Amino acid sequence: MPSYKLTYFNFTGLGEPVRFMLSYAGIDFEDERVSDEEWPQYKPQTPLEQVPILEVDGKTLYQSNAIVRFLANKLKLFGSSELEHFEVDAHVETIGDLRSLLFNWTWAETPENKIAKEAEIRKKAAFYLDKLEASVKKNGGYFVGGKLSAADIVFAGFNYVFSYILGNEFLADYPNLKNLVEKVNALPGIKSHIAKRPKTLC
Ligand SMILES: N[C@@H](CCC(=O)N[C@@H](CS)C(=O)NCC(=O)O)C(=O)O
Repeated sequence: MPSYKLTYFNFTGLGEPVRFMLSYAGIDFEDERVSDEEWPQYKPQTPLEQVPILEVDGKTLYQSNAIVRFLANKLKLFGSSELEHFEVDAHVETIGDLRSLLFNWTWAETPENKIAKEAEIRKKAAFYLDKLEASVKKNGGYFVGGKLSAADIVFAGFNYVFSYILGNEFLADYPNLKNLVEKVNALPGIKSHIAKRPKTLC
């Protein structure tokens, strides 16, 4: 059995989709959470001076979406055909675009710009959420092919931090996405991860 160690900060963020995928599969992993004080020493030791990184038997994987794809391949979470594989990938990228939009707004803007840009950001976020909602509606309760894929797990993995940014009710107008998150969060491995993960703000 390979050993897995995920390193990220002590919040859900970009680490959580990876934590969700490992938990879904029942893979035991060390959940290393680097503090702000430890980070300057840790940073130069990582391939791109960023986290998350996933060490698998000592080999360091980096770039969160590439890690998600690595696990999706291993766990057969890429649909049932080449075209479904593409669809899963495209959805992971779309969720990633939404994630970049929201993270950049929340953590890379000055407080004044944050306020000034709020309406524009919410409109852009709604564009992505509308598209994602339509996919789940069309595809039998999942993003692709009427069955669980990496895209579903990634979206559910971001739900906590998206709720922090957009507000707890951000899925109120998206019943299919809400239902999808509830379904993924109720999968046994993910449910127990959520129950035991450290309580963090985002
Ligand atoms: N494209 C990278 C982005 C990683 C990233 O932005 N990580 C942030 C945390 S969310 C980080 O390590 N920040 C600390 C730093 O850059 O010093 C990925 O998806 O893994």
